[in-house]
Amino acid sequence: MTDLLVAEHIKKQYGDYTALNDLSIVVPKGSIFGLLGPNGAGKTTLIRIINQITMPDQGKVYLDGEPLSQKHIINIGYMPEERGLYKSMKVGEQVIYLARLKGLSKEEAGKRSRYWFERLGMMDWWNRKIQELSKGQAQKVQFIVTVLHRPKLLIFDEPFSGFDPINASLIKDEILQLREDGATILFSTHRMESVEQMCDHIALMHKSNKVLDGKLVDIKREFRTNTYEIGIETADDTAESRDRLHADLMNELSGYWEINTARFKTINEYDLKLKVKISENQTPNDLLNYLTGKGLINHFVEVIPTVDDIFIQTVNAN
Ligand SMILES: Nc1ncnc2c1ncn2[C@@H]1O[C@H](COP(=O)(O)OP(=O)(O)OP(=O)(O)O)[C@@H](O)[C@H]1O
Repeated sequence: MTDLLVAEHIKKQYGDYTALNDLSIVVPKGSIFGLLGPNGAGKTTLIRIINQITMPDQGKVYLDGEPLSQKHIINIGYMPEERGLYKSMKVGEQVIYLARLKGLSKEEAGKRSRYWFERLGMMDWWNRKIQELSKGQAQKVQFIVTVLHRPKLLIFDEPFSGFDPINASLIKDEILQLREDGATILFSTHRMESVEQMCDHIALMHKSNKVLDGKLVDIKREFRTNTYEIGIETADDTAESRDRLHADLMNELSGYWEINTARFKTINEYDLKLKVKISENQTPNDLLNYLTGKGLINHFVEVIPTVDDIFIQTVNAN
């Protein structure tokens, strides 16, 4: 069995409103799967169904090949968007208490809690109450509660919201490490840079439907446009020679390759900056060969679509 979580044809109505419409996802073992979509797309609804907080009206969920049931709750660590900790209970006591509910012995729960508190620099908070912590601090406690019993599936709803950049990066690294250690991770987020850095697979939801799904590298390849960003220095670094070269290139290349004068940054003030979309039967080497005779090339990079671009393009098209 290579897939840990399979959700098939999930449908969920709230009254007349269809929150999920025949939605299916497959999360491979040991992967990080990003659930993306505009506000109200249905991400949290799906996550709640996987956590058996809400029941689907139609469809099935399987964990490790078995139909999802109450016995699997112990195998899933869930960090909800609205964090649920007891406000007046002491932090350390609470983490141990919640770990014991997940089946750990008192000794093991204490050992693992101290390990995580030390690892995340939180030992000073052990005897404080949740209500005395900031939002981000409480969120770190919630993170520990989610991972402590080492469930095979970890689900984070917006794990980075509320964290400063240092803590967001710390949690990102911890999630990557959890994958290294064998966990499978499903998370929803609006932070596209974290998707770029972390996800093996993504599903993009929009208006209760899945509109895009697959391995991130395959999706990026599918959205590539054969466009290259180019910077050329002219021999005598002046505005005149740059303009002359620009006119030359426009004359020689337009109608042949698609050219834009671009706005990215390069090193020199007088660099000529271009974005060139190469026609289908040609290669970047053809373009490079042509440009070599024109000036000193100091920048030549393929324009790879970002997850942000892919998100906006796909949502606007649906
Ligand atoms: N308990 C409920 N009763 C009625 N409608 C609901 C309920 N829960 C969610 N919805 C509706 O279902 C839709 C999907 O909500 P959901 O919370 O799954 O979106 P989301 O993709 O997680 O959005 P966000 O990015 O804003 O968190 C929304 O239109 C919401 O109003």
